Amino acid sequence: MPTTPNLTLSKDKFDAVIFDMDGVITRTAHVHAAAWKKMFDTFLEDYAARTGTAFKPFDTATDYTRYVDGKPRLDGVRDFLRSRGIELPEGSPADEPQEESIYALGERKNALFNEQLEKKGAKRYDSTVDLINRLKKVGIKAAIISASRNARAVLKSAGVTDLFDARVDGLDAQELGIAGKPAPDVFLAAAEKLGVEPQRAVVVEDAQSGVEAGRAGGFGLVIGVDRADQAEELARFADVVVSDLAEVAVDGATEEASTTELPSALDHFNHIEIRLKGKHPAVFLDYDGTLTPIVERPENAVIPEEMRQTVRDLAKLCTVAIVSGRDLADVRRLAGIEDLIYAGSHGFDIAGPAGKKMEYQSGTDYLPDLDRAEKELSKGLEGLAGVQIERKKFAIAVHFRRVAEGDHPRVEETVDEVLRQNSRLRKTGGKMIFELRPDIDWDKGKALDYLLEKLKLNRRDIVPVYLGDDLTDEDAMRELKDRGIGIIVRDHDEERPTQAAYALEDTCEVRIFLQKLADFLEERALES
Ligand SMILES: O=P(O)(O)OC[C@H]1O[C@H](O[C@H]2O[C@H](CO)[C@@H](O)[C@H](O)[C@H]2O)[C@H](O)[C@@H](O)[C@@H]1O
Repeated sequence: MPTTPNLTLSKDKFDAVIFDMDGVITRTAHVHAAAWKKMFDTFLEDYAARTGTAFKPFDTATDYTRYVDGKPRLDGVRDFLRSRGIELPEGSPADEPQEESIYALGERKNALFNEQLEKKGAKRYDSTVDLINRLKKVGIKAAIISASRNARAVLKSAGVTDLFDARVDGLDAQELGIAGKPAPDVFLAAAEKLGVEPQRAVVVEDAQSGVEAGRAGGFGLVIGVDRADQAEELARFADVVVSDLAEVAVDGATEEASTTELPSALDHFNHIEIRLKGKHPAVFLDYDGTLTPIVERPENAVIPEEMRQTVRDLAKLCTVAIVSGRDLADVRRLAGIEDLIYAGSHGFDIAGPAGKKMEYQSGTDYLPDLDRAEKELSKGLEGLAGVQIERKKFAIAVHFRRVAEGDHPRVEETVDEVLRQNSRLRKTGGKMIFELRPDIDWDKGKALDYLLEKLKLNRRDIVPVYLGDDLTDEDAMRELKDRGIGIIVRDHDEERPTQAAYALEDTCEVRIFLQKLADFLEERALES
């Protein structure tokens, strides 16, 4: 199940989520399209025979999206007929379906919709159903609203009738005598049915009039779901815009996306721009596998010049830090960018740019343990072809990328034995490495938190953005799940769970992303 948790709902903040139906829970576009086609084709064939003109059927690809999709029923009838140069009288709701008026054709279409719904069935968005199930797990209620008078049949057809704690549909609205969207009435009626205060409820909508209604109702959070390339428009009223509800996390419900399922940070850059509206990013970059491709030998992982320049450009526009598993001095030298903040040894060793005082070392007491373990590892692995021991100030990496596969167990057994002798250390993993580091509650996530605090970036107008590729980067992704944006650089050899919200394919895409971010910030600065 994919989740891209850059947005977390928690029971502390919310009691309920109110979902719009069509486009959020169900996909009925194909049913509507089939009904429109059948109705118009019957009418057009008849019209062509009567007027001696050629019969040109309704096209569900072009005519549907151009003239009828998303419009009120009668507007759809009018606009399509106008496109064919056909004029019909308006008629009235009392017209019989066999009459030839706008109202009568609309009624025919509605009858066919219900017929098609029976035959084809409504489909549901599984990621929305999954979100509702996760909400239920932590005691957050779910309600459904719809302007449609057919809502009950649609929900039944999609098999989601029993999913909700309350429903307010077109028939209920008529009975209650309440206004449609963009008035907030249907959402407020749903909140009342649930017994929750609007400020403690979330509205989820895919239509502009819907997010506007959510905002007008004073709801605690309005989420826009962008199904039709209208993120900008939704963002006028929505607090956040997502491309799918898989991007919404629920605090306390176990959820982790798989690295292969995440949306692309490049394809969804407009969503990232929206997150940054009126805010500033603080960018945290992992080194190996993120700024440089993974190579056979660690000493050869030099940052490409183009990447270096891009990072430099970005650092002129916002805070940028490199947070690496490497030794602080090593990563500083390899990256070769002077004015950055660096965190080495997985965040155990932090330093600001030269001249700016900022130093933090959280593992100094453990240096004797690390020194001893380093010696024991060297002895235990002596003579093993391809093995490489990399001592960092606050960690030791044992690389086995160049060790014959049959000898991999020997490497791990040796590391485990050294660990047994040095109980103040702990073992972690990474890409073809085992590492020993101080057994204290400190990692890239804690370092990130420390940096945000120290740099006074723990503010509502700052969005931390973290880019990384490896297991140790997950600590940082987890740390900023609620308050920032995690982006994983995919490893094409390994699919694994991740706390990130977006993905990039490789270091080339990382560079493009960072450049795009720099361009966006520069343009925004010029505009203001
Ligand atoms: O946090 P990072 O900056 O990504 O550092 C993680 C480890 O990166 C290095 O090892 C990895 O990259 C090497 C060069 O591409 C590769 O040969 C190795 O297999 C990878 O695990 C670095 O040498 C380690 O110290 C870091 O912990």
